[in-house]
Amino acid sequence: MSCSTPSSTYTPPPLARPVSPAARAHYQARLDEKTKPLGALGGLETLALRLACLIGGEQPELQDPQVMVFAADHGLAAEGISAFPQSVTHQMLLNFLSGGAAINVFARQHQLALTLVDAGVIGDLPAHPQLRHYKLGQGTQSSLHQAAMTEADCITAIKTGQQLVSAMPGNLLILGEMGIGNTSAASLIISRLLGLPITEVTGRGTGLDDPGLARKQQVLTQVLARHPQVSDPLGVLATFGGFEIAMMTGALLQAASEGRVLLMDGVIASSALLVAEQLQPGIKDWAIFSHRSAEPGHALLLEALGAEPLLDLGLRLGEGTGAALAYPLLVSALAMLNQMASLTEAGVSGPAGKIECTS
Ligand SMILES: Cc1cc2ncn([C@H]3O[C@H](COP(=O)(O)O)[C@@H](O)[C@H]3O)c2cc1C
Ligand SMILES: O=C(O)c1cccnc1
Repeated sequence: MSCSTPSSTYTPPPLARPVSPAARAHYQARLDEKTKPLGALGGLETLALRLACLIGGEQPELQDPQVMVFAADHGLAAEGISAFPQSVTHQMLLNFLSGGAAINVFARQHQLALTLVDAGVIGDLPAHPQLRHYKLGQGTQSSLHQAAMTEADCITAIKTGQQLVSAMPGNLLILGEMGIGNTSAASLIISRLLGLPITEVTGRGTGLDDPGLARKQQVLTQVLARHPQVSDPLGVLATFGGFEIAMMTGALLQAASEGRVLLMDGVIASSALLVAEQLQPGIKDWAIFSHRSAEPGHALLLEALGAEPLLDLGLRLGEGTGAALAYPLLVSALAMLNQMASLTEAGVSGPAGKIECTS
């Protein structure tokens, strides 16, 4: 039997406050005065307004953006729920350290600092300036048989994620992950916390075929039946999660408490945000959703949070790649707010031919 204790055993840090309604109205007025028809930059204007309200100041800027990729192995991988073997987690960590993975490429392209965190990868990893070791074990237990981790380890992982972020500079955080089997962990968390059928939430992950998907759905159905009583966010995270998801939960909570913008990636990082939202309601207001993943659970999660993502490219990779791809849109949104001339400054007529007075 897995046991669940209430979430009161962990107290999340308080959320930072976004700017006042008056400051929001000021940014909106600035956007409306730019040399363009009202609202003509569409979603980019919404993005600029949201970013300005989170960052604040006369010239809201992104500073020292950080990508942190949390990696861990999953006991559930032994149950045949991924198209790839568990050893790929370790192999991909070596690839990250060599600079050859997709997130390395996009992080380099956009000058995003990249930190890798070994949260519980099976096997040793060499010392490397980009790598932090915070192994709480060689992967989790299989949640088909017992809780993935103890609640004590889960809380340690959350707090480790908090400490890691608090030592980082910058006002924007992108979280990525690597861990074979972690779309299963994310699907279980989303299904239980949102009360959605596991069959609707579960997808092909790294590319399961139809029989593989049917097996994954069958295994995950059995996992949920094995732990029928767990419903509080901490219990759900400990029972079904992974060390990387628990550390990401802490990282998000810390970042939002420090007033950093959370630029969210796909289904796995978002499952950590869902846990964080149930631990600290309102954290989602600090989140900007980069894209809608091909994993069906992500669309359902976004819908439940009332979130509209920036991109929909059918991405299904993780590592923080979707967020890194969306990052230039955030840069453009703030450049527009900070640098674009107003109608008055440029001497351009406003709507209905009204001449803007420059004197
Ligand atoms: C080569 C390779 C690189 C990856 N980078 C991220 N993932 C992604 O796929 C995994 C989750 O999918 P599943 O639950 O089906 O195992 C995670 O490691 C995720 O980050 C990768 C997967 C593979 C195979
Ligand atoms: O949405 C994601 O983050 C995702 C989807 C499939 C595999 N890995 C990650």
